[in-house]
Formats: sequence, structure tokens, C-alpha cells
Amino acid sequence: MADKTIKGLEPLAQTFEGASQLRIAIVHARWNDKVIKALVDGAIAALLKQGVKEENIVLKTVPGSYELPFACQKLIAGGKAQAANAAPSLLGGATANLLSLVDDPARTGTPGPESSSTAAAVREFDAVIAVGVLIKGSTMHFEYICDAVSHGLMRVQLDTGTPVVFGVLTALTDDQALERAGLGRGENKGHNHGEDWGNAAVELASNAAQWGKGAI
Ligand SMILES: Nc1c(NC[C@H](O)[C@H](O)[C@H](O)CO)[nH]c(=O)[nH]c1=O
Ligand SMILES: CC(=O)[C@@H](O)COP(=O)(O)O
Repeated sequence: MADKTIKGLEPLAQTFEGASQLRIAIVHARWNDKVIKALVDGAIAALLKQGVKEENIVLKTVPGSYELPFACQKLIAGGKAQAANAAPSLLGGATANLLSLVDDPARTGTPGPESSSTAAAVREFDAVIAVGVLIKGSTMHFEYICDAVSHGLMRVQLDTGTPVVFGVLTALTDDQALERAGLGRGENKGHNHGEDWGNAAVELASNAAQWGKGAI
């Protein structure tokens, strides 16, 4: 029988050797929080599975998706500033271990990424995952935010040279959103796209580091 669909992402067989050195930020909106939480947990699980260290995952929140591009831009700039301030000669370079300077007190229940008491790598972010859940309402608000956020996040990654993963669901119904977080209410729970975003962050961060220095 023919496959029901040809859609889907072909997973890479390869693992990324340098994953344990990567520093990844996840910035998530708090609108539609049930779905957000599942997506963020999925992204974190994938990062850990790829070998990213818990203490090198930074979690931040913003109110809504509209705030994501601005927050990503500021975090990327802040990460570069932290790395530059980490006095390379005394502390062993931009990957020196120092007490982490950032944390996310708003979030609980996720397996311990970066608290202020763990030693985390102070280096610029290798990738940022922007997570939001937009669900169509009755006005044009949805269309404006979807358009602004998608273009904004693309601009941030091209302007900064740091990969920004588009972890934003643009759903027409609650069920569409739930199914894309593995929380479907029907027989099919759906697939948690957060996992794909974690994997995309590691792939992009690893390849960008290599390609950027001419190792192609
Ligand atoms: N309706 C949704 C929003 N709306 C809020 C905006 O993103 C923004 O925070 C506000 O306009 C202030 O600038 N955000 C979502 O992430 N998801 C929604 O469904
Ligand atoms: C995504 C939105 O902007 C949204 O859910 C707003 O709903 P409404 O258009 O009914 O105000």
C-alpha cells in the first residue's frame, strides 16, 4: 500500500562531536503555556540526547511570540558580551567555566538546565531556539504577529550570524497546536516538534562553527 504521506524530516545518522561544548539558549513565549511547556521540554530532551550539557542550556521567557525576535537579538548580543568579558588570558578563553550569570526563575519542572549555582560555559550562544505558539483568533492579530515574528527571527539570525531556530507554531486551531506538541486529544497524539528544534539547533550550531572557519 502506498504511504499515507511523503511529508517528514529525514533524521541524520551522524552525531555531532562538539555538542558537549555548545551553549544554546531557548527563549519561549508564555502564551498558550500548556503547549509551550511540552515543546520546550521536547527541545531540552533532544539537546541533552545530542550531548549538550544541562548547564549550557539557558532558558528565558517573554510574554508573547511578538517579543521573540527582540529577545533573541539581545541574548545573542549579551552572550557575545559575556564571552568577551571572560578575560581569555586568565580564564582559559571564551569557553572558560564560570558561574552562570543568567537563569529563569519563572520556569519549574524541567530537568535542571542552568541554575545560578551550576558552572556553565561562558561563551557566546552557538544557537538560539525561539519557541512560541500562535493560535488564530477572530481578528487579524494572528496574521500580523506570524508575519512579524517569522521575518524578525530570520533577520536576527542573518544579522548576527548566530542560528535562530524557528520554534513557532502558527496554528489555526487548538488541536493543531496540541498535535504538534505531542499532546493531541485524538487517537494520534502527534509529534513533538520541540524535539526537531533541539536537533536543528545542534546541527546548525555545529555546522555553522565548522563552515564559518572554512572547514567545508
Ligand atoms: N495571541 C497570541 C499572542 N499575543 C501576544 C503578542 O505576542 C504580544 O505579546 C503582545 O502583542 C505584546 O507585544 N502571543 C502568542 O505567543 N500567542 C498568541 O496566540
Ligand atoms: C494569535 C493571536 O493574535 C490571537 O489569538 C488573538 O486573538 P483575536 O484575534 O481573537 O484577538
